[in-house]
Amino acid sequence: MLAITLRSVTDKTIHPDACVVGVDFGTLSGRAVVVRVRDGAELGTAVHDYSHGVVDRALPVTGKALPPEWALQVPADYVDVLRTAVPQAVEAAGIAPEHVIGIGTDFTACTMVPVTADGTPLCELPEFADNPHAYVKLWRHHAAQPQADRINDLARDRKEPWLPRYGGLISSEWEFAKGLQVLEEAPEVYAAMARWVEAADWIIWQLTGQYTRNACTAGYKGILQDGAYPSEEFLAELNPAFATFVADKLDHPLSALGDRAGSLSAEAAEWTGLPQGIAVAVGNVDAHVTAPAAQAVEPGQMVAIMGTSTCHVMSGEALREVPGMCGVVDGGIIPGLWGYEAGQSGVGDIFGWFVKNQVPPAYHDEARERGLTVHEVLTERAAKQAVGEHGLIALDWHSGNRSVLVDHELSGVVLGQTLATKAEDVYRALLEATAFGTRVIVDGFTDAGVPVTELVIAGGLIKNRLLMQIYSDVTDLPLSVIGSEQGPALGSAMHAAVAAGAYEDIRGAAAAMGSVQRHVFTPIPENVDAYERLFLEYQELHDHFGRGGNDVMRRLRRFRREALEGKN
Ligand SMILES: Nc1ncnc2c1ncn2[C@@H]1O[C@H](COP(=O)(O)OP(=O)(O)O)[C@@H](O)[C@H]1O
Ligand SMILES: O=C(CO)[C@@H](O)[C@@H](O)COP(=O)(O)O
Repeated sequence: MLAITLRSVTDKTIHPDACVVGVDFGTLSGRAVVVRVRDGAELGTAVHDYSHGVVDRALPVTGKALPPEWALQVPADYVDVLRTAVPQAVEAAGIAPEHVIGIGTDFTACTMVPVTADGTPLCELPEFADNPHAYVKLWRHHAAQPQADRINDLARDRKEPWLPRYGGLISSEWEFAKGLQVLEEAPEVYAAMARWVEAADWIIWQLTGQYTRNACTAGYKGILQDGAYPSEEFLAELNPAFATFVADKLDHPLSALGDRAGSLSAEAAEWTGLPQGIAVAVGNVDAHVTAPAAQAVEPGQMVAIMGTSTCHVMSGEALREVPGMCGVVDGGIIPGLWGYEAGQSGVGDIFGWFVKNQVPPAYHDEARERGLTVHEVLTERAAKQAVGEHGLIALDWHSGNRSVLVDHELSGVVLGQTLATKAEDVYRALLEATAFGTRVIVDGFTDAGVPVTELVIAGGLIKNRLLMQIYSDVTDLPLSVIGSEQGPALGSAMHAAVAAGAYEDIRGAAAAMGSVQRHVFTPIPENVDAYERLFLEYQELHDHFGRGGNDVMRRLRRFRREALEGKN
């Protein structure tokens, strides 16, 4: 049925072997996948680790130490993904490059690049190479929290109509807080920056040679609602020099998701080995592209993309104001529906931190001897426990909280430790804490009139079956699982197919190219009951530390900053 609707860009019936390339730019690496247009078969894939990774300690060129909460990236690393992972994926697929009819990408967000008028990142100019503000501010750069606090206080005072669209709080991860930080801490960089560009759009600029601004990031991270950004008066009250931020650095016509941003340039064709002139899809976000890849395009189907962080995305027919959500954007995921987003800033990152910093050598030795990862060793031991056996409860805020408290000065807690507490006990408590964090989000949506009827899991953490079972038990929902291990890259490839004209819209591409396995994990009734008790304790702690019962976490951050400043 779908083969009949497949069309090539030149309006000839498409070749049965036609392929598209999807590229997922993650936090640590970029992954390319070659996908057959007619059925979504993934024919080849390749990953390229960013050589600079996350720059959060010192600037690579100077070795200059970075303050706490900073997280930067080097944009040349993204281009390296195009040069290496894309041709390698095509080679692994064993296809002729001429069969590729389009390329689509997704990126972490809100990851921001300060650029000159022609798109050159400021950090690539010799005069700015030693200025941290000239680099890419990664989504999890949390040093703009003071600016975010001011934005929130002022927006609340002025009763700005856009604030409820973001659950009542704007995140320090987003375009305005980060932009204001640049202005206030590095006015010379702010003055030199012709545009403040989402990396999701910067990469499309590299592929096509022209700048486009995607509707998804503009709506969620750029505070664009009902066609308007925050007003000049609002911005001037924050800082008079910020009044024209929108007009000077941000504003640009919007491009809809799945549209064609342009054609692959000669230069990008040379990098990637793909044919010049093929369709390049409008930039998109890792979480949002994953929904159609998991065929979750209908209201009530929440997709949790679980990796270093978790994003929760879901479409809805009606506009509702959900307290603490990241945002709701018209057509933010699927055209014609309201796209809701929520998330947890740290998930796999918290487990990774624990493995790296808190696990005794014996566990590492065992992992090495048995050819397992330390995660697997800890999970195996933790899986033998009954719910509550470890006697612990934890808060999952090691990277702050972005729903429902939206505060990156919050931090982690593990309560109940004794001299008998083992590494696997804490590991399990951390897995559970992230599940409780998701439960708070799911309950928040349901209570606000946007019921979650199905939870679909995507992302790297699916591989941890204990974690999946805990999520099912804690939320008391069956878990469906995306069919692909490359959800975001597949979703990007699907948008490329739409941009190339192979499918009329993303729903058609989702039906033909996406896949999901329904109800792979179902709640175990006795665990559901046992977790209910623990969840009440989690909520107590959550509100105590997160809703003003005790501001000790914020004070500790301040003491830390002061101590570090005193040392320098
Ligand atoms: N078996 C495991 N169980 C739980 N977490 C794991 C396991 N293996 C790796 N991780 C964590 O998963 C994260 C990587 O997830 P992945 O989806 O691959 O990355 P990304 O979010 O960057 O796309 C890391 O933070 C790592 O600590
Ligand atoms: O915030 C968003 C999307 O809005 C994500 O890009 C961000 O959490 C990064 O996701 P990853 O955990 O790197 O997959």
